[in-house]
Formats: sequence, C-alpha cells, structure tokens
Amino acid sequence: MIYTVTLNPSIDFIVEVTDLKLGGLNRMNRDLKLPGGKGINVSRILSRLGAENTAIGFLGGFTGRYIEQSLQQEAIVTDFVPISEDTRINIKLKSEEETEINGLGPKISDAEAAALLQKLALLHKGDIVVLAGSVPPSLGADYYEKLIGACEQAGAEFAIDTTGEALRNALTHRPLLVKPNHHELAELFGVVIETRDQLITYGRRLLEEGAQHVLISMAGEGALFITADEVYHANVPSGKVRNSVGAGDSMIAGFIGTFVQEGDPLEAFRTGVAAGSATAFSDDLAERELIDNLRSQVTITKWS
Ligand SMILES: Nc1ncnc2c1ncn2[C@@H]1O[C@H](COP(=O)(O)OP(=O)(O)OP(=O)(O)O)[C@@H](O)[C@H]1O
Ligand SMILES: O=P(O)(O)OC[C@@]1(O)O[C@H](CO)[C@@H](O)[C@@H]1O
Repeated sequence: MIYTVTLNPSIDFIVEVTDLKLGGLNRMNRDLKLPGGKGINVSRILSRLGAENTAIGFLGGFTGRYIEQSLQQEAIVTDFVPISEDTRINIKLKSEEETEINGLGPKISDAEAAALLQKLALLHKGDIVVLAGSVPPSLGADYYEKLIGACEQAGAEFAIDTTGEALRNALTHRPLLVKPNHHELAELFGVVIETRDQLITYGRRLLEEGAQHVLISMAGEGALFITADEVYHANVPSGKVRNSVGAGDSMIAGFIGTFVQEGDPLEAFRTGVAAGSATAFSDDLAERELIDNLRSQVTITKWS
C-alpha cells in the first residue's frame, strides 16, 4: 500500500484577478477551492492512475472537514489525525504572474504529533510512504527524521519531497525517490548550476549520498532521471500552461504509481513527466485521460 503524508495540508484558494492593483480593491474574475498540500496532491493523482493509496497527516477545523469531504468525494481513502486548530488556507493568485501566499500552518500538539508516529509504526514491509511538503513550525525541524525512523522500524520504504537540511538528512536513509527541481538541487549543495555536467554531477551526489532514484525536474525544460550508470532526459509535451501548482507533486505520483504497478523505472519516469505536464496544462490537478494522452509525447533520450 502507498501512504502519502501531508503534515501541513491546505485549502488552495485559487483566485484570478486581471490587472492586479496592490493597495487597491480588486475583484476576482473567478475563484476555486481545492484540497491541497503536497502529499494530498500526490494521493489525488495516484488515485486517478488507479494506484491504491491512503492519505494521512493532520487535519483540523472547518477547513480540515472541507478537505476530508473533497477527498472522500474522489473516493480517496483517508486516515488523518484530527487536530484542534484549523488547517491553513493557501492563496494562489493568478494575475499577469502567479503569486502564492502559503500559511504557516496550525499548531500541532505533542499528543497529535505522537498519534501520527503511531500510525506509521503500524506499517509493513512493502509499504511505501510519500513524505511531502512543509512542516508546521510547532512540529520542529526534526519531525521528518522521526517519521523516517518510524518507516524504517516498520520496514516500509519512503520517498521524500522536501528541501535543504531535511532532504540532506533523509538521503542517508536510502529514500526510494527524491525529486528536487534544479533550483532546489543547487541550493542543497550551495552552488550555482549552469551546465549540463554540473546538473549531472550534483544529481549523482544525491545517489552517492543514498537516494535510490533521482529525478530532477526543470519545469518547461523537462526533467532528468539519474541512475548510477546513465542519465536520461525527457522533453515536455506541448500544451498551454494554465497552472504550475502541483506539477511537481503530479510528477512524483506518476513515477511512484507506475513504478509500483509496472516496476520499470523508465516507464515510471515517462508517466511522471506526462503527469507533471498534464497538471501544468490543467486548472486543477490533471485528469487521467490527459496524462495518458501526453505519455506518448514524452521522448526520453540518454545523455550519457
Ligand atoms: N511550463 C511547463 N510546461 C510543460 N510541463 C511543465 C511545465 N512546468 C512543469 N511541467 C511539468 O511538471 C514537472 C515538474 O515541474 P517543476 O519542475 O516545476 O516541479 P516543481 O518545482 O516541484 O513544481 P511545483 O512546486 O510548482 O509543483 C516538469 O518536469 C514537467 O514535466
Ligand atoms: O507550504 P508547502 O507545504 O511547502 O506547499 C504547499 C503547497 O503550495 O504545495 C502544493 C503544490 O505543490 C499546494 O497544493 C500547496 O498549497
């Protein structure tokens, strides 16, 4: 079974405003509320791809209920720890540019934090846990390490989508997958990446430090899949970009879902790229039909 963990879910409040005036009254042309948070996005795409999964993490208040109901309407299995504070609302402002304003997240009590660790302690060998997104400040920077420890004790594998120190620390625990974008990769090693060779060098460092599979996403420039011996590049399919929120999460879901179903990392890479682009070309996360259509447009070439 695949589990996604979202420590800091959100209602994504997407608002469209033409000709935004800071400091003035603006009226929305259109708005949309979506269940959000990185792990939840992974769950929504996994379900659309027919990959059985359970979404876990923390949910509270009226916002938490809205998210839970939205996920149930999509027949996604959920097992969140209920918390006393409200889950956050993140604003995604679409004007001439896309601007995101993400909340810090609610306070999580010690008992609530312990309850999630207990859920992970009940997992089994063969389970895969996707850890994705920010950590509410009250949990402490080392909470991902605690979750990873619980996965290891239960014999479950984990994939992780986070940045900086938390990503670096996770590498030694042999994550099944990491997927920094090229900016996050440079930031992780405190370098500027300007050439193809530098991308490959630092991508390989992630493998050397413990990751089992490494994807480097590069938005409209496609993505890399790096193994110990080979580097593969995928182009992105053509289409009109409508929304970049959740493209990275969709890519992770496409990779993990296909890897679990088919066991072929290159096909998993292809579906990951198609799912990322399909979301970039959609208002909400991508539908299955578009992901399937785009798969045939993804060309994978060996770089070395
Ligand atoms: N402009 C785009 N055109 C086509 N495909 C895109 C575009 N942006 C993203 N994608 C697809 O989604 C994948 C992941 O995108 P990206 O590199 O932006 O990840 P990310 O930075 O983790 O995204 P986010 O945090 O916005 O979800 C890309 O590899 C690509 O397949
Ligand atoms: O604040 P975090 O946890 O880093 O990111 C949260 C978030 O921006 O990520 C998702 C897109 O990847 C959105 O659904 C959500 O609002």
